[in-house]
Amino acid sequence: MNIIIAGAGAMGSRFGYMLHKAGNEVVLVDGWQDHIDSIKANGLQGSFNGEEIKESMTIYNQNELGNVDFSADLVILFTKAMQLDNMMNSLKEMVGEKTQVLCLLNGIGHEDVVKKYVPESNILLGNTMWTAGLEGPGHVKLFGNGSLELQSLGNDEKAATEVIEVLNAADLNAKYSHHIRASIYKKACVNGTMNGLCTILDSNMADFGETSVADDIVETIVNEFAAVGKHEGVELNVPEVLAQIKTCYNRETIGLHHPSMYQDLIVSNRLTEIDYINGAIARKGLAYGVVTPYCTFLTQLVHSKEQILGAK
Ligand SMILES: NC(=O)C1=CN([C@@H]2O[C@H](COP(=O)(O)OP(=O)(O)OC[C@H]3O[C@@H](n4cnc5c(N)ncnc54)[C@H](OP(=O)(O)O)[C@@H]3O)[C@@H](O)[C@H]2O)C=CC1
Ligand SMILES: CC(C)(CO)C(=O)C(=O)O
Repeated sequence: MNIIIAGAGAMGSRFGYMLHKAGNEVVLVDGWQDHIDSIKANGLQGSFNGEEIKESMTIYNQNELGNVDFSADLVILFTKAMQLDNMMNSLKEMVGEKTQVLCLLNGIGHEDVVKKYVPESNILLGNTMWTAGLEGPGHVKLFGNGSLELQSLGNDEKAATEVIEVLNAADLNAKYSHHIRASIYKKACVNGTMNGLCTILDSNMADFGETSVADDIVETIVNEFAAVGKHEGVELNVPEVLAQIKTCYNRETIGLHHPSMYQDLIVSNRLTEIDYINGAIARKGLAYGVVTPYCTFLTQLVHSKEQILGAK
């Protein structure tokens, strides 16, 4: 399959690398010139489950797509939330009538941005439990296992199944979901707890999970997501969500991972996606008359930390 990975940071590089190794034609697209130059010069470097990798891969700056002749069957979106609109705009010429566009960003409501550029029949909305880290331009650190779920917004299960088969041939553990918005909310609860808390507390997920107050804080935040979700027709099974969050504490799997928000703010001094996670719940809570003190406070703390660190 011809695949564009739009947003070739940590996660985009993981998906791009695995799909490329499985024999697909993969084109990476990004806006970070040092990263692009490094991959062009030396290939994608780093480690994959402990083994060193150095893989020659095609990558373009999103500003140079005008000269690129590539007919994509699938575009996988892996920008940060605040970069999505700009990336969709850059991709306009690359998305044809038959191109499926799979959105896997963390956070709530990205389909509203994608719909501005792509008809619903071509949109696959998903979410993933895979993880990835960037250690510098062109250098990734990939370890552990993950999975992903997706749903066709246009109910095109045939197109979705073809994409799932390609993802699974690359060991990406994909499956179809008939309730993707509930899954997205569920994943947003994982990010709405792990990401902001580990960022503010300067901790990995396992260390936070072993603190005496972890359960109390996590349950309070998840209850706020559940109360807001009800107003959007999303019924969250709170005990199930709490159990999923606890899987993040496992040191053998992803417990030692610092969530992507930590990587953004603490490692790279970049602005975070908090407004699309806890911030989205705080905003929606205000609109629906649901009180969300923990989400509001965590959003404020993360913004405060961004300002203290002068994040860009
Ligand atoms: N990392 C993870 O483990 C997981 C992440 N996700 C989600 O996937 C999406 C993509 O996340 P992720 O892959 O982590 O994003 P990254 O931060 O690794 O990359 C996203 C983009 O940010 C820019 N960028 C990243 N680092 C730098 C830097 N040091 N200097 C300048 N620019 C930089 C690049 O684009 P540009 O130059 O155009 O700004 C890049 O394409 C997000 O929605 C995230 O929440 C979901 C599951 C797990
Ligand atoms: C690893 C995980 C699940 C933590 O919330 C994640 O999605 C992230 O790092 O953004």
